[in-house]
Amino acid sequence: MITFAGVTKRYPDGTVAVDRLDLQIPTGQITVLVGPSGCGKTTTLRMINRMVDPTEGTVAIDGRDVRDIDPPTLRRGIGYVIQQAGLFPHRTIVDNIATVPFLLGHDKRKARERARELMDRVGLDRSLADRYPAQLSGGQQQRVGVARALAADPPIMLMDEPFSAVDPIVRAGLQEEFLRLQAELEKTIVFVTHDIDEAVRLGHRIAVFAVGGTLAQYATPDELLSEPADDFVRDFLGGSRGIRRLRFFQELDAEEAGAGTDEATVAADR
Ligand SMILES: Nc1ncnc2c1ncn2[C@@H]1O[C@H](COP(=O)(O)OP(=O)(O)OP(=O)(O)O)[C@@H](O)[C@H]1O
Repeated sequence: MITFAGVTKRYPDGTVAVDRLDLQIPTGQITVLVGPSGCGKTTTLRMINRMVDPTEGTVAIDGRDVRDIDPPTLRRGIGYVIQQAGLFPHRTIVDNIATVPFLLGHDKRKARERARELMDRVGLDRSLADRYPAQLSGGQQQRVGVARALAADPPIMLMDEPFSAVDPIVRAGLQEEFLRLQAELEKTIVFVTHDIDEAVRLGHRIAVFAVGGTLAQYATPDELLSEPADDFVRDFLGGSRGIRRLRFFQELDAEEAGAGTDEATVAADR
């Protein structure tokens, strides 16, 4: 469990990015932070791995204040994936994925073998292993970013708009594989997006932030869609809330019916 207790972040110029945040992020699930631009999502995420320290309040992982853990040790247990993948341009794909094991002084041959296994996991063909990032598509680069974050097998993954730089079709594919992978790995994932559809699709729980860094609502997708806490959340969910809700329940029904089989898909379409 990651716990924010009374957390405020005020930047030196006086901007209050996060305002008195109380939030409990459960272990082994996907928690999505969503909200309009500038509402403090990235700042909140970065307070978990101490890229940003709070001005007030406490961030704790399993009851331990992150300020009591030195940043390199803390970050070894926390994978971090960002929008543009952030790959090293002059390293091959396999070496990009093996970056952290190399840094930790692991055997190079073994680290590369594990990197190749991770390529399988995230749906990257092994024939791409010796290419350089610029020789990959945007969607493939994002997969490399996810594989690299997984390489140290961290229990926690922070993901900041990891799929937003790719087109909608590639994005849907990445989301699907991400859900499949997470069902297998059960990491504690904190995922930032400004896209409410992505939040509803991926989140076990969703934290909706409002401008000014306040938490407007923290709920399951079902609760959020059926009972928005206030007008801000209702507006943010948009006029198509009814349609989203319907689609959400259709997806749930399909899962329960054993989605993936042709029969279930046909049934869900009816
Ligand atoms: N280093 C900084 N110094 C001053 N203000 C900052 C700094 N970093 C962020 N901010 C401000 O803090 C507020 C929250 O920023 P943050 O990046 O956390 O928001 P966000 O919700 O992730 O936004 P976006 O969706 O646009 O990425 C914004 O008003 C931003 O301008």
